Amino acid sequence: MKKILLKTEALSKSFSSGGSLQHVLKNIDLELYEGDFTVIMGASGAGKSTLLYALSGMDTPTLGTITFAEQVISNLNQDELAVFRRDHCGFVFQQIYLIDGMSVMDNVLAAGLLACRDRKAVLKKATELFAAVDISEETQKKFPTQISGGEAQRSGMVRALINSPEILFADEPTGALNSKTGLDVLDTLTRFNEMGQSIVMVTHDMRSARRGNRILYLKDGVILGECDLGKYASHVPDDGARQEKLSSFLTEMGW
Ligand SMILES: Nc1ncnc2c1ncn2[C@@H]1O[C@H](COP(=O)(O)OP(=O)(O)OP(=O)(O)O)[C@@H](O)[C@H]1O
Repeated sequence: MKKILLKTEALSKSFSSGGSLQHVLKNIDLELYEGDFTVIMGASGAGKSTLLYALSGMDTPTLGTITFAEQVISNLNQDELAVFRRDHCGFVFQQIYLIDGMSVMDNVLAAGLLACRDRKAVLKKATELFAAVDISEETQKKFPTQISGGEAQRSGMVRALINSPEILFADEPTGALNSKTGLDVLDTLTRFNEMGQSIVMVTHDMRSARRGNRILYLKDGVILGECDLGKYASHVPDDGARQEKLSSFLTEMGW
């Protein structure tokens, strides 16, 4: 049986704008499992990023409970949430936000040293992760403005994983990349997932979504349906069946 990593009960999020309340997430009951590559899809404005932010402790719900590995996180204050995120979560966004004044390696070390004082151990982990995402030593010494978008995104992934997070949250990680570099990033995510990394990713992109094993479809703030695609196997050529299953699920959802 799969282990539950994250659980929401009656999760709701509302925003007030112009004097009225907008109910963006409505009573969501959801369980996310260890080792899964969960994908959240849905039309623009459905609440995907809002859900991702709530699940990852970047924002707090209006109502409801979020439990991460037995710890209720929905009632933590901002300082406690910052510690929770640092210790348990990694983030990859469309925009990469590496610090320009530091080398790529120093960006990663700085994130690692926030959580661990053992510089040698952080350096060893960073070196392993850079090798796994195919970023050379030469590139590690460069500054963020001197590397390509794909290299920056893969370096961002190293930074996201330096503290061995239980969950990697990704919000449109290939959104700003061209087709080839986007594919490299998806291959990297797939490889990490094959090594056991739990991933939750928001995307509009079918090619990205196909990498997930569990696809959730959000509509108007509720989970309308889900599809079990099975694990993507990087060593098996895609025969189109996966694509067909995802397409017919999305059609059924009204995408
Ligand atoms: N901080 C905020 N304040 C007010 N309204 C917000 C806030 N964040 C999100 N919203 C609103 O919540 C709704 C859902 O936004 P969200 O970004 O979660 O959607 P999404 O499904 O990720 O959309 P997209 O695919 O376009 O990124 C939108 O109508 C948005 O305007």
